[in-house]
Amino acid sequence: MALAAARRLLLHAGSRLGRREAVDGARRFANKRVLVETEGPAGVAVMKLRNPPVNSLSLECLTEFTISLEKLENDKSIRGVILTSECPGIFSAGLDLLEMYGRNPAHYAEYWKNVQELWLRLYTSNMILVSAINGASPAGGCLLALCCDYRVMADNPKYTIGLNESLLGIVAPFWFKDMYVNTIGHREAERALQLGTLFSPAEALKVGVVDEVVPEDQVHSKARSVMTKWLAIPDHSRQLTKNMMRKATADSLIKQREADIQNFTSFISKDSIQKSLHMYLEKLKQKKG
Ligand SMILES: CCCCCCCC/C=C\C/C=C/C(=O)SCCNC(=O)CCNC(=O)[C@H](O)C(C)(C)COP(=O)(O)OP(=O)(O)OC[C@H]1O[C@@H](n2cnc3c(N)ncnc32)[C@H](O)[C@@H]1OP(=O)(O)O
Repeated sequence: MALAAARRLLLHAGSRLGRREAVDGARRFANKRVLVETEGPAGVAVMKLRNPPVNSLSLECLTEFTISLEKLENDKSIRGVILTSECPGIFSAGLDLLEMYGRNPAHYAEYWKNVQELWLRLYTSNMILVSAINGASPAGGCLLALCCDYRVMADNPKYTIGLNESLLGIVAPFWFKDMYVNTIGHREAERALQLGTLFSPAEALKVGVVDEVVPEDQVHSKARSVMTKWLAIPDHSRQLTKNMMRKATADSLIKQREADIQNFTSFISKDSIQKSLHMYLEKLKQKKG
């Protein structure tokens, strides 16, 4: 409830928690975890996730992300968004495991509702979305990229991307799966989902998880040049086409949002699933020491 109130304040009272400033004709607004810079005449915004250390999608981060997108969507001068990260070497570590571990069912339900909301807003956005994937992008990180219309990834073998949920002992929700199938086809998705494959940039390109792989220092310039190409298409025809391609996938979640929240909550609350998450978190810790 508190988050919903914060969201309303941010959105309608004109960024009390956020900042808006003019820099050389460009505009920027920032929440704590999302920075948005817009370039006047081009109608393009660059949205940078900055939730260190790994841009995990905590409830706060999801909320700020959704609010920022909503603001851009409502700004008729903005036609395209480049989605990227300010955390070195990490695009996004995906959903925040600490939101799904050791909490109560009401928290899980609230968290999942916000995950759904961000996904629906991103996936059905009328704007052109290009991701500049400048780091690791597992699970929910990959999901963010898959929502985009075009994906450019940095050519660094340390960075991997994919829906790796099965490695955590959890299952990718059906709408993650649907988007994967839409992007890489049924057979590749079936294999990658079962194995929890994290693809190197070269593999991701081969299978179609990303559209282009470029040297790391060219990710942003390439994303911009891709955006320029997409901006040349009339908005109305591109938007109608995008809607035609994505509507069925989005509708299948919209029709069963509440049931999906219940499924998630009961699944994630299971002792066996909590145990798997505990083990995975321990593994992440041990990797350090
Ligand atoms: C029957 C059907 C019912 C349907 C039910 C559906 C259920 C499905 C539920 C959910 C879907 C889940 C989606 C997800 O996105 S789950 C998250 C998956 N993410 C990962 O697996 C990534 C894990 N992280 C990493 O691999 C690495 O951290 C890295 C490659 C991103 C970065 O590596 P590095 O730079 O070496 O950093 P560290 O590993 O040292 O991490 C730093 C710090 O951050 C913590 N951390 C990492 N990832 C996460 C995360 N996703 N959430 C929260 N915290 C994270 C890590 O533990 C370290 O913490 P510290 O030790 O306290 O410093």
